[in-house]
Amino acid sequence: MSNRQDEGLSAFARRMHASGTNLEQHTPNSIFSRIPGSEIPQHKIKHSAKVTVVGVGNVGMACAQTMLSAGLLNELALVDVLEDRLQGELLDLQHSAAFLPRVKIVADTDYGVSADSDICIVTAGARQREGESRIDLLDRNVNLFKKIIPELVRHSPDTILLIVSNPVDILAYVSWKLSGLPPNRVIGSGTNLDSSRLRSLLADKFEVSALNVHGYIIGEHGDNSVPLWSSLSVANVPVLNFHDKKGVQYNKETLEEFHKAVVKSAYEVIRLKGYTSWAIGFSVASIVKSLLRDQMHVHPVSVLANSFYGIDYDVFLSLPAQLGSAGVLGIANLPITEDEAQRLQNSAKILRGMLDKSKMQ
Ligand SMILES: NC(=O)C1=CN([C@@H]2O[C@H](COP(=O)(O)OP(=O)(O)OC[C@H]3O[C@@H](n4cnc5c(N)ncnc54)[C@H](O)[C@@H]3O)[C@@H](O)[C@H]2O)C=CC1
Ligand SMILES: CC(=O)C(=O)O
Repeated sequence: MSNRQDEGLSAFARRMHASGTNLEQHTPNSIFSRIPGSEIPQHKIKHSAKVTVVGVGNVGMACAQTMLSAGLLNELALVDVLEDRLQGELLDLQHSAAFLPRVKIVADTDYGVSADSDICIVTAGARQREGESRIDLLDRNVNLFKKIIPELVRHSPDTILLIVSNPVDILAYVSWKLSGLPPNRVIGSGTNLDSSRLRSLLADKFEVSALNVHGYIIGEHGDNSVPLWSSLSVANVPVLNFHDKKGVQYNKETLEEFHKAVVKSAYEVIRLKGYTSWAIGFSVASIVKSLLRDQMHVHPVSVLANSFYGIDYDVFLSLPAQLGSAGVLGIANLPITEDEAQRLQNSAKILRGMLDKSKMQ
């Protein structure tokens, strides 16, 4: 090994050590590590897929519409407690049949309709009113989940649960506990959306496609999320400490303004239109595509984080996770700075504190 490589590895080891990460599990030549307690992945591309969406409100229907437009499904089941709303949405979607590949769409208040789903997406429950935080929804939505999750798993024991309702990280943890499923099959949509918001802002700034902005926001979805400036790049050019032609330096302070804008953006959309829907619909469809098509694509999504990045207790938060037909295939061992590790620890502690308060041990 050359001195240069040696130096690189030592720097990596120092950073991982600083973040409290177990180096035996996270060696530099293993890019991904499995979540302890996960199933051994069986890879299969699902050409005949059934997905259930629970909650046919703004978010549920945006998810349904985006997945149908992307041609990802053979069968879509909708579940809600509001019978008329459910039937109205069912008919409205069925009327799009002439414009879509053939898809069976069914809807009922009874969970029997969800039987044998490959993925169950939960968007049911209260949403933020103007001025409310995501955490304010906790008690209302935990109570709904106590009914919803056991019903879904009873009818689809082999399913993957994809949680979207807020507070998403806490509800993903609650769903894992209520379902009894292995951790690879419970995912929260997490910061896949926050990361897209950041990438779209930087894409505008640098006049480039957001597809060429590479970077993650991890941790809690929303207020205490953690931007990873150290690995952010545009077309593989590192952004941290980049000087543009106008003399603007993208140091931590200037980049933090982008993160503040990301955190504010959901509140801003809610203030303007009452709820957010389109971006989360696309975010969910991108996750569903990676799962059903066994794409092994990496998404920052909410997963059981115990044993990663120095976190040594049960909590769900977003980490860069490789997704395939078995759900979460592995977590990327991304080198992060001490400052980023510290922020992630804070995010984890806040979420764990909420779980302790909500008595969901
Ligand atoms: N994770 C994320 O990035 C995002 C999460 N959200 C969250 O998604 C959730 C849904 O938001 P919206 O669709 O705007 O709300 P909404 O009020 O439009 O829809 C909620 C739906 O859930 C249904 N519902 C309520 N209790 C139910 C139960 N026990 N079983 C089945 N269905 C039930 C309601 O009848 C309603 O149709 C909220 O918690 C919101 O905060 C919203 C945007 C982004
Ligand atoms: C509501 C919400 O969680 C979001 O749009 O980020």
